[in-house]
Amino acid sequence: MPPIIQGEKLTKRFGNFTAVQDLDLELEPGTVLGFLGPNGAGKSTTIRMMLGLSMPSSGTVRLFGEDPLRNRAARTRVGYSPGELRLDDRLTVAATLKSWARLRGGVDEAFRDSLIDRLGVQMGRHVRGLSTGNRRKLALVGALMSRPELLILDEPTNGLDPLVQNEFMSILEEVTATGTSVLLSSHILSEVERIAERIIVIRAGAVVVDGPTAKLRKGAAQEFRAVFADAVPDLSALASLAGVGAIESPQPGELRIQWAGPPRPLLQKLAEYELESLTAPEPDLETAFMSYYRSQDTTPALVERSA
Ligand SMILES: Nc1ncnc2c1ncn2[C@@H]1O[C@H](COP(=O)(O)OP(=O)(O)OP(=O)(O)O)[C@@H](O)[C@H]1O
Repeated sequence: MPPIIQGEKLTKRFGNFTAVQDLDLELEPGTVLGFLGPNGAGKSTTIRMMLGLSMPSSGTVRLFGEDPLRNRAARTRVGYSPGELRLDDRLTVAATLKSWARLRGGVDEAFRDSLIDRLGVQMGRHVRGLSTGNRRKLALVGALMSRPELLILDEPTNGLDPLVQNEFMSILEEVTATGTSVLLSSHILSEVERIAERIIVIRAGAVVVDGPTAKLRKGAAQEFRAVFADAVPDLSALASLAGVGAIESPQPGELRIQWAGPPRPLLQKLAEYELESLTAPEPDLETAFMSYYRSQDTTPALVERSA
């Protein structure tokens, strides 16, 4: 099967400013792709090109194998929840859902009702008076209720309280278990990690990381916590090892060492000392991604396009 979304060398310029540059992105059928990046990285701009809502300055996009700018039918197979919601303030919640259902040519009513119930959407209210979170819930019901083959969700839990966030993520897990493909743009790494098989990080409009979540987790920096029975290793000797990042000593006799790569050289060094204990918590994706977010350079070494 061809990819559901395929962007090749996508570039978007606004005047002299390049928001997205030479971006390649693929979403395979039945998978969840996490799309991460700092504010202004170009996520929403990319998504809008994927949907045919914005014309690329150069490069190509295929949605279900079609050009989304020319073929509107491809777009009707997508449930989209935009980052910035534009709703008709004059309508009630119920009337809004009804108008969206008409546009889509029908919905799964039982499923819609269960979404309304689980997310706590109040049907009789006017859109005008809705809080940010309630507007978001309405948009999410709208995106999901027709059981589309593809969901494109731009920061879907933005503004939701933690209980509703969690309920929505459970719904998303159920939906993806039935084979729905998802492009999930979010700032919340834990939620992306929870459901995405693959993660792409962009910064300043270009891909800096692209790979399977499990592999990225494995490659993430790991923290080793060593407690020594007597002498603590010479810190400069430790710091000279190639994989060592930050070293902290939360209390005398204990070191916390950030390490990247296979741990053997570190273990060999530590084994020269009398260890009381050595533990290594599960590698933390959050720490790894913070470095991708923060780093100012765009060295190609960060690009990890791996299968
Ligand atoms: N219509 C536009 N005209 C001019 N500049 C734009 C336009 N749309 C987006 N940009 C700029 O392009 C860059 C990328 O914006 P975009 O909204 O795609 O980022 P994002 O990754 O979705 O950010 P966030 O996480 O803050 O939503 C930003 O610098 C933004 O100001």
